[in-house]
Parts: sequence; C-alpha cells; structure tokens
Amino acid sequence: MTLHLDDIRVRQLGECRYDSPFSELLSTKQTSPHYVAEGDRVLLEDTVSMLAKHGLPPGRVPSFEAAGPRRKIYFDPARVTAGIVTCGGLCPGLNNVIRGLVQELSVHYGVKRILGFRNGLQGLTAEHRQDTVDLTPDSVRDIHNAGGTILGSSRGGQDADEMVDTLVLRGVDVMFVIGGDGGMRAATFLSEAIRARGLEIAVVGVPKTIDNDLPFTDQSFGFQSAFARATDFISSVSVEAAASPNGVGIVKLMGRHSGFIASYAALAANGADIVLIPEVPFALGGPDGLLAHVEKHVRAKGFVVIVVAEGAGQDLIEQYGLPQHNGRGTDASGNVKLGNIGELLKETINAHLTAAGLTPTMRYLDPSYAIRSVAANAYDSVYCLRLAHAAVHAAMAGRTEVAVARWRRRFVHVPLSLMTSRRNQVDPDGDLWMSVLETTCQPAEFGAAPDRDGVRAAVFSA
Ligand SMILES: Nc1ncnc2c1ncn2[C@@H]1O[C@H](COP(=O)(O)OP(=O)(O)OP(=O)(O)O)[C@@H](O)[C@H]1O
Ligand SMILES: O=P(O)(O)OC[C@H]1O[C@](O)(CO)[C@@H](O)[C@@H]1O
Ligand SMILES: [Mg+2]
Repeated sequence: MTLHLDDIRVRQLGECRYDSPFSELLSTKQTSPHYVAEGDRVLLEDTVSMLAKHGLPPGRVPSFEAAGPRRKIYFDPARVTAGIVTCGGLCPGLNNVIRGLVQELSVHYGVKRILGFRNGLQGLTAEHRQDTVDLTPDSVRDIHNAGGTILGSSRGGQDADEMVDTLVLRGVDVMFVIGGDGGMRAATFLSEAIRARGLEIAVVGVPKTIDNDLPFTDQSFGFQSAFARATDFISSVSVEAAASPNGVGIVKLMGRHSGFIASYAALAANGADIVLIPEVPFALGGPDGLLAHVEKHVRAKGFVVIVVAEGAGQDLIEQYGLPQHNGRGTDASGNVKLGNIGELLKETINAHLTAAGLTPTMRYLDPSYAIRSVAANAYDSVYCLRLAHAAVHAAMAGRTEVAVARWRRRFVHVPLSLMTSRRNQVDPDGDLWMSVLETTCQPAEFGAAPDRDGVRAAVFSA
C-alpha cells in the first residue's frame, strides 16, 4: 500500500484559540533527538531506500503529525465534558490508560466532568447511556495495579447514530475510545456520524490489542505484558516435556490472525523447537511435514516443544476431518470463531508417534485468558500513561477521527481510517520471523502446505 502525505493528514475541528496549560513549558522547545516540535513531522518510513523510492522533497515525503501538547488548544477546558470507553477483549494496561486520561484531563487541563461509559460500546446505547461512572483522580488512583478494566468491556454491534445521540444527550465534547481493530472501526463510524451531523465532538482512539494486529503502531500496549505471561507457560511445558518419556509439550496462545504473541513468547522462552503462526501455512504429513519433524525431535533428544498461535493451520482442521474442533460462525462483533488447532495437533501427533512406536507423553497447555487478564508490567505502564497523555493533548487541540500511536519510537497522530486499513501480521520474509527460525532451527516451511501462495498473497498484498 503506497501512502501519500494527504492520506496521513489528521482532521481538526477548527482553529486553536485557547492558551494551553502547557504553553509556558513549550516556549523553548524545538525538535531534538528526544522531542518532536509540534510543527515538525515523523517519517512514515525509516530506510534510505524507501525514502529514495518516493523521489520527493523532504516536506512531501509521507509523514505523521507528532503527538504531544500544543501551545494553543481548541476546547475551553472549563467547558469540556470527556467520555471514556473500553471495548473488545481485555488487554493489560486498560486501567492504566483510563487513569492516565483522567489525571491528565483533570490535573493539567482542569476538565471537571469525565464520564466512563460501562461495558464497551453497549454503554453508549439508548438503554445504557445514563449508567455512567464519574471518573475523578481520586476514583482512579489505584486502578492501574489491576488487570481488566474498571469500566467493563464487551463485543457486539451498536448503531452509530444512537451512540452520537448519547454523546449529545450527555454533553460529551471529547470521546476516548480504547479498542482494537473493531473498536477503531466503531470509532471511525462514530466519527463519521458526528461529522454528518456537523457536531464539534472530538473522537480520539487509543489502540489496544494483545494480538498486536493493528498497523501503524510499533507495538500495541499490553502486548509485552501478555507475551511475558505466555512465556511462563512455555517454560512450564518445556520442563514437563523434557522430564517425560517421548514428551510432547504444546502451548496454544492467543492470536487470531497474527502470530506475534507466539513468536515473541517463543523467543523470550528460547525453549521452543517449533513455532506455528497463521501467517505461515504448514503441512502435517509427508517427509517434510510437521509430524515428521516432531518425530525427528523426539527420536533425537527425547522430547519436543511446540508453540502454536490459535489462528495457525485453520485450513488443516477441516482437511483432517475433526469436525468437533471446527470453528463455527462469528462472534457478536463479527470476528470469525476459530477451529481448535491445539486439539488437532494433540490428536495427530499422538497418533503419528504411537504408530512410530514412540508413544508420547502429551503436555498440553492453553493458557487462553490467563495471558490477557494480567496487570500491565512496568514497560506497559509507562507506555499506557504516555499514550493517555498524547490522547488528551490531541483531543484538547481539536484533533478528531484520530488515534494516538507510537511509531518508530515517536508518539504520533494516525487517522482512524489508517488504523483499520489493514492488519499487522508477522511477515514470513521479515526479520522477526527470521529470528524465530534462527532460534528454533525449524525449517522455513513444513512440507508443501496447501495454498501457501494464496495465504501469503492475501496477507501481504497490503
Ligand atoms: N465494522 C464495525 N462497525 C461498527 N462497530 C464495530 C465494527 N467492528 C467492531 N465494532 C464494534 O467495536 C467493538 C469492539 O470490537 P471487537 O469486539 O472486535 O474488539 P476489538 O476492539 O477488535 O478488540 P480485540 O480484537 O483486542 O478484542 C464491538 O462493540 C463491536 O461491535
Ligand atoms: O473470548 P473472547 O473475549 O472473544 O476473546 C478471544 C480473542 O480475543 C483476542 O485475545 C483478541 O483480544 C484473540 O486473540 C482471541 O481469540
Ligand atoms: Mg479485534
């Protein structure tokens, strides 16, 4: 996907006429290696060859608006009501973001009224719109020590116009939507409905997802905490497998379409022999297939450790005739329900090794929600706080239809439409997957996987 400068421009509600509480602090600031001045921009691409390909002068090269406080702001803080909602699956750091938003809005900008909408976007429906929580620095003081979200979250569709009615009826001027790809999509539709009515309500997204499947952000918040927890399960399974006759350790980790958690956790544990992700199709049978490799490991060292992302090998489930493990339909948000690749691996490996005279000891763990319900670690806590600060600055400066993100280590404004324009996935030709291959010593491909080219084309055409 080729992006041009105009695709990356951020919408602004109007001229910034009020002095920002940060104007004095900003008076001497200019771009340095550690700061991007508000008039400067952050490059989309970061290699010489990618920049050269544009053949454009620096001012025309695709770049993001820098996040951060402005000298002048759009809203008069004394008259602002802010709204906050968390939606989709849980993610470490949701409470940290809520706390950061509330503190920044109250303490620095002097915003008096902050409404927390409950249970995701459901909280913005007509039925639930009055059931809000008043958020104050006192009420959020200790929430960052816990996982989950004090506001609750949910999946399921809502009508954009009904949500706009809620914002109008509750007097919300700036709305913060903390969500994943679905949440960012919903925020986009909400913004469009606001624009269609000519309302001056800023919508700012804070992208979250443990899957790290959102584009234009180095890593989504909570991802590090989640994969750190996942690492513990790989270590446990490795210990068990190594101590068992013909031990087979399998850990199935979240990651519907993107194998980042499986890849990073496997690198962190540095004990996996095989990592399977949705982006790299694989074959089970045949001389180079997965089963033959599993057997090789068990014969050579007595055990094998496999880390599998839940979205890996979905094409195999039907093919291997295990209908009980097939996915069925979609969830309330329209996300595809996946088949259980962990169960398929367990059954086929068990059958294969038994037939080969190596009756296995199966050690299978599916930590599932255990990795995303944890509190944010120290890294994510800092990250969440800084994202929250950036989101408040953006909203108060009248930026809208925008998400805040960290891009190439700088905080930037990304148009919401870009946040949902494609999915972030592990590139089988990229350096992360290369590190996985270097670490596990697994082959680049297991056998002649069905539709390898089709899967790759669909994933990496973006
Ligand atoms: N295309 C869409 N249009 C309008 N609303 C949507 C759309 N997709 C998702 N949403 C809404 O956004 C909310 C969150 O979406 P979803 O449940 O997919 O989680 P998410 O934000 O993608 O987070 P995660 O993937 O981390 O669990 C849901 O309430 C859902 O109805
Ligand atoms: O059961 P739920 O809440 O739909 O969550 C499961 C899904 O959510 C995700 O963690 C994304 O939030 C996926 O990796 C996972 O499949
Ligand atoms: Mg999602």
